[in-house]
Amino acid sequence: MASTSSASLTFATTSLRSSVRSTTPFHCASHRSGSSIGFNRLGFRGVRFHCLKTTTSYSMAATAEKKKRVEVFDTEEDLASSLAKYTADLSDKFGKERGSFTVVLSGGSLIKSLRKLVEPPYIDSIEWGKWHVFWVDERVVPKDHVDSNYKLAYDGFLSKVPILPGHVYAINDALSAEGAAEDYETCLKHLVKSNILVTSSATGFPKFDLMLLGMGPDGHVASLFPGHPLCKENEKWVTFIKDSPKPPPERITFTFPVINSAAYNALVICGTGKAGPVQAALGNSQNSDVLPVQMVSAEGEFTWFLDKEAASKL
Ligand SMILES: O=C(O)[C@H](O)[C@@H](O)[C@H](O)[C@H](O)COP(=O)(O)O
Repeated sequence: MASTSSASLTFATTSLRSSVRSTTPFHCASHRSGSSIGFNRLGFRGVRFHCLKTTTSYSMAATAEKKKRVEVFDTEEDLASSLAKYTADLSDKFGKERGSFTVVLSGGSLIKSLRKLVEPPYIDSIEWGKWHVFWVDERVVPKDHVDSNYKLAYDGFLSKVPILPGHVYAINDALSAEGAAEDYETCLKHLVKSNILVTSSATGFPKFDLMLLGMGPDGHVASLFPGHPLCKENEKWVTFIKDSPKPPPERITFTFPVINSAAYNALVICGTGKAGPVQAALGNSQNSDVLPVQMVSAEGEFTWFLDKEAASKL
């Protein structure tokens, strides 16, 4: 996807040498039963780069991985502008190609970084009716709980755009963590049958159009934490954790095969506190432990949106 900035200049890469409206959610359980619940590392070889006014873009040369880009922004504000355009462009592409756009959200600071989607021009230009919204992970708490990723997204984003209530796939918060994970996976399977979701011909796992991921300071993504056995899950689509090191402890999460089957994956990372794992994934780190963030890929295109603090160790 093209960068938004126009002024370009050469960038010295010595530090990068290393490697380079009523949005009530559709309740998954009610979907099946019909009952209405009412809620309703790159081994960079041959890195190509250019520095734009506010963005530094690195396009990876062809490797085993498909298209990977790393974009570094001077400010989070610039990042948010570019992320909005990126998302709107993909919404347009998939809306035209398939008549729908399946988007997966994370919790955390990502939602704030999506704020420009609810402003002109995107608020008016995006075909919100074609959006289907999912969560890559969710805390097993009531939907109105302060820790709920649904509530975070609803308050900061979904309540401000005309996404159809039936197209917002929240977890069933009446279930246990295990039950909610099973229920969410069943919901996804129904959506595959009804052709709203497609599956990857390469992996057989669901292939979401766009997955918007955050990353924790320990290098976790979704609710897949460093050293946790769930990182190796390769059969389930959705699983659960009861001992999350980041509170709250009980969560459900997409597994890596699902995350990595997405057509487009975007990792949105800001702040100095995250520079270490970013360096481990993109830079010249000696650490041999593989962090979850290093396990992310995409079937189509994988873009890193970094502010300059997050990229400060590259
Ligand atoms: O529910 C969650 O906890 C998230 O989905 C989690 O994976 C989050 O995206 C990262 O921890 C980054 O969060 P921050 O951007 O707030 O650091």
